[in-house]
Formats: sequence, C-alpha cells, structure tokens
Amino acid sequence: MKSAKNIVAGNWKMNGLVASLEEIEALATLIDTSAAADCDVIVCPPYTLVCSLAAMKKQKILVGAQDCHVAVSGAHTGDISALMLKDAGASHIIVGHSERRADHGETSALVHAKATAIYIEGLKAIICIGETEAERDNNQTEEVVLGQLKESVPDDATPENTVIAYEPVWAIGTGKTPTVEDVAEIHTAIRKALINRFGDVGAGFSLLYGGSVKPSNAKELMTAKNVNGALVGGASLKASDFNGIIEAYRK
Ligand SMILES: O=C(CO)COP(=O)(O)O
Repeated sequence: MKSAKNIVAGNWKMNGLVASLEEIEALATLIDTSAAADCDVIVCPPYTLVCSLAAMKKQKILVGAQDCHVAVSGAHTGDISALMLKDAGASHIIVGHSERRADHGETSALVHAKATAIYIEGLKAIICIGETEAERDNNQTEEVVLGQLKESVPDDATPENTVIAYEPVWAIGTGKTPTVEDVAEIHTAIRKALINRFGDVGAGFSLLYGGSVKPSNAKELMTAKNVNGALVGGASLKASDFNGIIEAYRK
C-alpha cells in the first residue's frame, strides 16, 4: 500500500499582480536555503500569473490554477480550459472550491466533470469539499463532506491525478479552525470512504486540510491523523508565512 504524499499548496484566490511574483523569488530562496521539506509545494496564482510563474522555472515550486472549464475550447467567453492551463505550464488545478460553489453555484456534478477534463489533459485535480457553519451546527459535517466526496470525485481518480482538500467553509479566512481532533475525525472518515470505494489505493490519496492555516498552527494541524498537507489561502501570499507553513514538513 502506497502512503500519501505530503503537499503544501497555496491558493492566491483573486490576489496578485505581476509585482507579486517577487514573493515567488523570495519563497524559492527560502526553500533553497532551508532544510529539505518532506512535501511538494504548489502555488496557484490567478490565471493572469500562471504563465509568468511557470516561466520562472522554480524547480521546487509546482504551478497550479484555481479553476477550469469542462470543455477543451470553444465559445465560452471568459472561461479557461484545462488544456490552456497545461499549455501555460500548470500541473495542478483546484476545482470545487467553496467560493466557486457559493459564488457561481457550482455543483458537485460540475466539479466531477471538471476533474474529468483535467484528467484528459494529464493534469492533477485538487478537489475541494467542506461543510458550512450551519451544516456543522446541524451535525451534518460527515454527511455533507462524504456526499460531496462521492459526487465530486470521478471513478477514474487515482492518487496520481487527484488530491482531496477538506476545507470547512466557516474556517476559511476567519482565523477559526476546527480542533485537531475534529480534523483527524473527518479526515479519517474521508480516508475510509476512499478505501471503501477504491480499495487499498484509497490510502494513497493526499488529503489536505484548508482554512486559516498559518505558521503558528500548521505543525499541529499537519500532524493530525490522515492529514497530508495544507491548502493555504491568505498565508500563501507572503513568502515568509508560506515558508513557515512548509516548515511543518522540515525535520
Ligand atoms: O480557502 C482556502 C484555501 O483554498 C483557505 O483560505 P485561508 O487560508 O485564507 O483561510
């Protein structure tokens, strides 16, 4: 049974101008001058910076994007395909982020279709799932999260083409986080669901936690059972903060 790879991924959301690429230079320097970390590092800037980030050719920083369309090309004004993102140099694409589910009404069925489009291009999908505060208060966390997992993750998902990110909506950008025990419990439920569905292979999927991860709480959250890394929003915008989270995977 192959164990899951650790990943620290940054989601810049709708932040970042060309000048922000200085943070990538700084991050690359911090990574190069620190002890080796036992994790992959991915940065997902806005579309406008994907090409420039890839052109920087920072070997230890993988390039991701934040969404894609289900089609390869065509009359879809304002949309971007997985093929275009591959062409621009991305290896990973986030899909199903709660902000897209909320702002654009994206359903798990659409997320599933986007993941399939990503696989067709040979890229990797970072599929996000997570409950709202109201769902948590109603004790529906596991039901909601496992339901989204089932519907969003295609049958041909593998640990090589798919990363799962659990992001409780109420923890995103709020400074609030679940307890380590709560994170371990839901990640263990996700792991069990993946093993039930995919067999032993299910043990190999990287399961990231996202929501107010900072240098000060990263180590504790990353050591929770069945947590294989973080999907980081705000703290990924500053090289020193993001490096402080990567620190959780340095000996
Ligand atoms: O949504 C997130 C990453 O995708 C988490 O955002 P924050 O780290 O800013 O809470």
